[in-house]
Amino acid sequence: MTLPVLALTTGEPAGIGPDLTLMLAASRMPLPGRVVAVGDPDMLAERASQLRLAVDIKVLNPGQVVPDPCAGVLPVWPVALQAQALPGELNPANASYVLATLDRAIEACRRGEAGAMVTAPLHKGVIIDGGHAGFTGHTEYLRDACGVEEVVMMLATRLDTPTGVHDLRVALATTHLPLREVADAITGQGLARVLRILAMDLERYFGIAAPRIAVCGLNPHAGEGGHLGLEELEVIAPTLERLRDEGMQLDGPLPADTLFTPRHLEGVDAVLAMYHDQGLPVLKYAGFGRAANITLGLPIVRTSVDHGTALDLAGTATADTGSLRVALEVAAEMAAGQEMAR
Ligand SMILES: NC(=O)C1=CN([C@@H]2O[C@H](COP(=O)(O)OP(=O)(O)OC[C@H]3O[C@@H](n4cnc5c(N)ncnc54)[C@H](O)[C@@H]3O)[C@@H](O)[C@H]2O)C=CC1
Ligand SMILES: NCC(=O)COP(=O)(O)O
Repeated sequence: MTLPVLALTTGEPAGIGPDLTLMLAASRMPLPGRVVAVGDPDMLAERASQLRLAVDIKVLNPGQVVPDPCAGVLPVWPVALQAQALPGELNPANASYVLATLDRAIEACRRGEAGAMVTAPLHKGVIIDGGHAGFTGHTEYLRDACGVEEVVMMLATRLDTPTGVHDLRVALATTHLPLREVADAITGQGLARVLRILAMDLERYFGIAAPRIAVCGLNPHAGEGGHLGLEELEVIAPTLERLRDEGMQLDGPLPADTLFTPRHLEGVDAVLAMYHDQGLPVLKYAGFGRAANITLGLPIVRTSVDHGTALDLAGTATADTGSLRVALEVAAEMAAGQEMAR
């Protein structure tokens, strides 16, 4: 069996993305795919020397086969930096470079040159400062680049608990927007699209037929019967009712504060949180460094790390590679699921 090609975009060059990529390449622990980094080869060589890592940077020519993983060797699809990159020092001049690495990986996945793309973290603010107004993250960029109307951000981690191993998956009804705008962004149509994508891709990639999804309310105590907000009564509950009639297994809307307790999570395949900081702090508390961020609803496979650019750690070789490993493993699993479905 050949291992899938995993295109690993190295992310913000001032952050820990290049470091983590090099640390994995230097490691003797096996990788789940034929990893090819997408980034500037000279920057990667310079960072390897700053980190004192012996990594041979192998630039691949167009059409050249991505080799099987080999400790100490990093195959690279080259994309040239716009300006020198110093660890910890953001430079808006490199914003277009970061986006060009994404474009290269997206194209590779769409052409079948790669089975999946895995993204090291980028810095949203510096991309905007670099002239890309309206940029809010990989998730939305991939949605637009792939020409789909809706995608779903889901973070997943495997938890070792006294009652056994459990997968905690948290998907989001809204992603990167100011909290002030969240309530208006939750519409019946949008919610239905998100839930359909979530159910479809849990089956497509993870073999979970008819998943049970627990849906959070938006307001405290899921609106307290309308006394603490009306979104549950007017938007969320009627949408869930409609989808239940179609056969979906949906619990809720449930108060988010108690939904994330072991008893309520029993038998639940995924939780849908209404907004970023309702769901992600819980997941990160339980599994930071061991979780992957997965974009559902795309025609290609994309996973990412559970953390950001950690500018404070760039160039120090102290960043934890755990989440990048999980992101690569999940990407390989999803690429295999996609291949089987063909
Ligand atoms: N997938 C992506 O591209 C993501 C990008 N970001 C972006 O990253 C930038 C910085 O975001 P922050 O909120 O500061 O979060 P952050 O995750 O970069 O840092 C938060 C804290 O976690 C630590 N940390 C992060 N990754 C670590 C690792 N691998 N090992 C050890 N410690 C680690 C950092 O040192 C810091 O103390 C923002 O622009 C944000 O949008 C954030 C999350 C995901
Ligand atoms: N908190 C997750 C995050 O910000 C990552 O976003 P994206 O860049 O993967 O869209």
